[in-house]
Amino acid sequence: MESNGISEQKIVTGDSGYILQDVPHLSDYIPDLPTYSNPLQDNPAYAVVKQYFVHVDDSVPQKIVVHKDSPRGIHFRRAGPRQKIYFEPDEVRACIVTCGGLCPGLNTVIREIVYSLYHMYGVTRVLGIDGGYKGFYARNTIPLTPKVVNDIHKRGGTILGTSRGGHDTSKIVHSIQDRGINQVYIIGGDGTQKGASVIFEEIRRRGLKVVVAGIPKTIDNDIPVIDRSFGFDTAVEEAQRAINAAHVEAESVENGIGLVKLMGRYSGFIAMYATLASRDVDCCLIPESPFYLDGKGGLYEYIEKQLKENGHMVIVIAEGAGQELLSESMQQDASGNKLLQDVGLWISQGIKDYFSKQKKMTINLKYIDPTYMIRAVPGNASDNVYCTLLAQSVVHGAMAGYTGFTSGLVNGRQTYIPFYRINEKQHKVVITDRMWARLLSSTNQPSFISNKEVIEDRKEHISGEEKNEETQLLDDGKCADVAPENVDDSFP
Ligand SMILES: Nc1ncnc2c1ncn2[C@@H]1O[C@H](COP(=O)(O)OP(=O)(O)OP(=O)(O)O)[C@@H](O)[C@H]1O
Ligand SMILES: O=P(O)(O)OC[C@H]1O[C@](O)(CO)[C@@H](O)[C@@H]1O
Ligand SMILES: [Mg+2]
Repeated sequence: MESNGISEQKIVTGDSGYILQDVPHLSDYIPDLPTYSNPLQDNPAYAVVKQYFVHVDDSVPQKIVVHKDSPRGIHFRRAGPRQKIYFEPDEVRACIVTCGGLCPGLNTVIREIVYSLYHMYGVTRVLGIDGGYKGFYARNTIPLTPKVVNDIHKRGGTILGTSRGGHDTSKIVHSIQDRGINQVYIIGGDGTQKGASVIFEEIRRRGLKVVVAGIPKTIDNDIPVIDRSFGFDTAVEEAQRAINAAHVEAESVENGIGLVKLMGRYSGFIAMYATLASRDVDCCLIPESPFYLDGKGGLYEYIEKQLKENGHMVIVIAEGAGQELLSESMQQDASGNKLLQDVGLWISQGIKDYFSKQKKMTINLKYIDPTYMIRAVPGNASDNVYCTLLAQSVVHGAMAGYTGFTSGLVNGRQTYIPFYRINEKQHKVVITDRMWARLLSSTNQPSFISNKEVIEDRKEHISGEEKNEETQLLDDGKCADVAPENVDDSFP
């Protein structure tokens, strides 16, 4: 099952166009592995649950909006405990690493992985890797016990520390081998999951009985396939405080403008959802929707209209919006991500100049930049529950011998998704979807796009989807739910 050093995709087909995009298993490359009974069957907490173990054939469809004759389409393996496991609890040496930017809920995931290993499976050797991928070979490890992690979910950040860059696959796998680690839990965003995939391939190449399992983490919600990423809900909630402040400031003065910059390097989900939640926002600018400043239908004209009609306005801008209007930054962070220019400062200056120089009008602009504040907080209640389910699912998968997978929520169900699906593209707001239309009708802002552009964008999505025979629904439908054939033709 290997070509060019990359393991082949495991695809299982069934009746009526059923496709299972399965995840790798240790037994794919290590023959005759012994299995053991799952200790959960003797656990009083679970013994009472009818059908606690997941049926071996359970799978979850990627698309749930279907037509009468639609093929059944792509499915993912359902997460959960299996009757047979591939590790004896005594044999397990697990490690947890967190990489990339911070995100609310990181500590909850760490806590719950430790708790699940200890209390569900009786695994007592769990190590934390200090400071991201490079911590495997450059830093010390932190022993993790239920006592150590008991209260950490109440804190923001990650008790393990995190970093960008420093992914040296060979050194990382050597360190895993040297330490006798056989379950690697990797929590991180798109870059981290790519790194996890490379580690998995190397481990498989070396024929090691080591599971590599990812937990998707991204405040930007830019990971595909999954319904949403943990921490996103908290970030949207936290953003409300900044938007409220901007609104209070703006409506208290003459021609007040409150401008809030939120995170979202390539995907504007936080800005979009924070705007929809708030109702005080008059204009939301995201990377996926190019805008222009001057002239008819431009941002300045809209601001002027709002100020004349309401005396104040609130603008939310995602950090990656309008980057094409700023001078191109050549700088990159340690992971190779492009460092963005501060669009908030840039647009504040532009608005001030426009009204003072061109309109001779006094405005009062207050710029609020809460970007790091919204990701440094602990997870809220809903994210904490979500993190717990993710952590329990990933542990069940690892104990069952699955590897090379990311644990994720698909249509409200916990699943195991092969790395290649998680890494295939970035999840973005589709501006021809209903969700963006809902936002436009809630703010009444200009769409900044012409009819022609909408039609072309729509065509591009539909033909892209047709190439990908899985679809009856736009892939991004998790946060923006529309089937191409259901796109409202009256959309401007
Ligand atoms: N293509 C890749 N192959 C191997 N490792 C990678 C790759 N891309 C990124 N990494 C590694 O993954 C880690 C995290 O990457 P990055 O800094 O891009 O954050 P991220 O996981 O995308 O999280 P966030 O979205 O919050 O920024 C880094 O240590 C980086 O070296
Ligand atoms: O300043 P840092 O830690 O590199 O992270 C900033 C980036 O991380 C994210 O929070 C997640 O990718 C982005 O929204 C943001 O651009
Ligand atoms: Mg990233």
